[in-house]
Amino acid sequence: MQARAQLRKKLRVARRELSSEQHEDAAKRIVLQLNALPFLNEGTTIAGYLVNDGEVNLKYYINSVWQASSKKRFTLPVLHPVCKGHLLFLSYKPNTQLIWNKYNIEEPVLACKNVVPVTQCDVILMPLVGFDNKGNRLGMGGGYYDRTLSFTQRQIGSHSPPKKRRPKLVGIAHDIQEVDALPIAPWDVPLDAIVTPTRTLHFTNS
Ligand SMILES: Nc1nc2c(c(=O)[nH]1)N(C=O)[C@@H](CNc1ccc(C(=O)N[C@@H](CCC(=O)O)C(=O)O)cc1)CN2
Ligand SMILES: Nc1ncnc2c1ncn2[C@@H]1O[C@H](COP(=O)(O)OP(=O)(O)OP(=O)(O)O)[C@@H](O)[C@H]1O
Repeated sequence: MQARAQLRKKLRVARRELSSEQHEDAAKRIVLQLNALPFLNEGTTIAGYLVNDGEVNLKYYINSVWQASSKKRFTLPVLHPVCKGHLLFLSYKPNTQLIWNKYNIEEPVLACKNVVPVTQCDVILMPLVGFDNKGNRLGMGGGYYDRTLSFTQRQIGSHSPPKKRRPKLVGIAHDIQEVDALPIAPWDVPLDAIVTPTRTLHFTNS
């Protein structure tokens, strides 16, 4: 666990230290990578994030989604006000009012009418702190995505209820965030793909 915390610290520093040109370049290149993903073009509800702590900025991608099709909607994570450690997803439009959460990340002002159930998200773009080439990921350490998406894991066994819709999970990271291997925790939700400004890795998690 200590090793995980140390690695998280190191990788967070590394992504913050990329130059503003590198950040800008990453934000532009990620659009090309994402537009080449078939399931992202098919999906109508896409969850993303607003940039924090040197993450790949999705600003150009979000703009392209807004401009491309009125059928597509974009959603953002909001810290759940009651269910601690979980996320809600709220719709994000150009006129959405934003506030800073306790981590200094912008999120939509909470209004029930704007909540989009996570099962309605076709694709979730998740910010990564670290990743390996097997699709294991390291996040900020809050366990928010793991808890919120744990329903995707409980579908084994003949007596389980009918499958809830499972969003495709796509990790987004800078190339420098790749490490040789990451330990898997039992609660880790497997990713379907990892996208960097230069590469897309696909994984099979059926
Ligand atoms: N852009 C973005 N939005 C996101 C996430 C993310 O990783 N990136 N999250 C992904 O889960 C959720 C927020 N999770 C977070 C978990 C920990 C910290 C963080 O900075 N922790 C500090 C301690 C801060 C404190 O407790 O006051 C730290 O580790 O230094 C930030 C966000 C929801 N929104
Ligand atoms: N499904 C879950 N149920 C209960 N606790 C969980 C669950 N998933 C994760 N946690 C808790 O969250 C803590 C942080 O998990 P971890 O270090 O894997 O975070 P992370 O994957 O880096 O963060 P995030 O999911 O926010 O990106 C763990 O110590 C674990 O106890």
